[in-house]
Amino acid sequence: MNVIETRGLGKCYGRTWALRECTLAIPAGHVVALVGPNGAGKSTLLNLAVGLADPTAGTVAVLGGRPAGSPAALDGIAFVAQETPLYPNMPAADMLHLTRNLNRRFDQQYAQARLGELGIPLERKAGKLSGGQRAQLALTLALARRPHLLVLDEPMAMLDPLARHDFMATVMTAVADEGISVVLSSHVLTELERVADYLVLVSHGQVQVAGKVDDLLAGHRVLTGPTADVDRYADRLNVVNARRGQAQAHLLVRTNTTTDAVPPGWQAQLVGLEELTLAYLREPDAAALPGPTRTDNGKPTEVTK
Ligand SMILES: Nc1ncnc2c1ncn2[C@@H]1O[C@H](COP(=O)(O)OP(=O)(O)OP(=O)(O)O)[C@@H](O)[C@H]1O
Repeated sequence: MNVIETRGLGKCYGRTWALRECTLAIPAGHVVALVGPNGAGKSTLLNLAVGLADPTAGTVAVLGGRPAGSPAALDGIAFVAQETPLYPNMPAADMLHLTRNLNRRFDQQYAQARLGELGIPLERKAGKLSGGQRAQLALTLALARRPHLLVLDEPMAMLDPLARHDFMATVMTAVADEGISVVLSSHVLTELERVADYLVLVSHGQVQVAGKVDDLLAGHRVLTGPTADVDRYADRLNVVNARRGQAQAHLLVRTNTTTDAVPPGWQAQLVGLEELTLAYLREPDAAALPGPTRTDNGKPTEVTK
């Protein structure tokens, strides 16, 4: 099952395409890192997926084909936005009560126990909680709805490192205990490297890279060798990004490790998610790679840019 599936999805604000021709299939059971520079279209994609915005072009479905924004889709999704939208004058206990009344499913016991563990006073107004506590309250309310898909749009932007760590620990516990899928947009790559096993990289309103982290890491290497040799080999190698020093150059290349030979005098090294992501962020025009895959009539199709 795909938790988010888009076909030719686009959103235009005035004359600006915030998202264009986005075809993507994110399978269930992953923690997905959604990354991209400011203004790339991440929030637009998430807002379309959770039904907060309507597409200008194309389609978006969630949780195995439920049209985004439909009651069936909303029932299975929980969304936490950056500005954790809580009523500032409402005590945490009333927020719990309200959320329970507004939703068909709400695990009151979980929510109360979780807020107790976190030491969040139920009588305190949401507006008087710290940024970290507010984020945890919003996350707890979201998880108490027992969603199949949790969508987080930069929820940790305002949090200190410890609060971020605690926030992600709550998310990862839900992943381990409930098997939920998570799509998380963030600019903090080190954080994503720790938790994400699927990457979607958006650039200039288009999907540049999408795939399982393991596949992406297996399909890339950093080659280090003499700068003087770069031009000789660059054409033969699928170079995503080149960093040239005076003597040595580092090339991040797409590679097929079983058939692609390392040039003589060069060394190949494994690449981490942060390094890979940075390389693509530096090269918004680098061609997309394996994926995004989507299923047409049950047949997997490779979609490249
Ligand atoms: N409601 C809106 N009205 C007009 N333009 C918008 C609106 N929402 C987004 N945009 C524009 O669409 C583009 C994509 O914005 P979006 O918020 O999706 O990017 P983002 O990747 O989430 O950025 P950031 O990392 O800064 O949050 C930007 O050029 C933005 O200015």
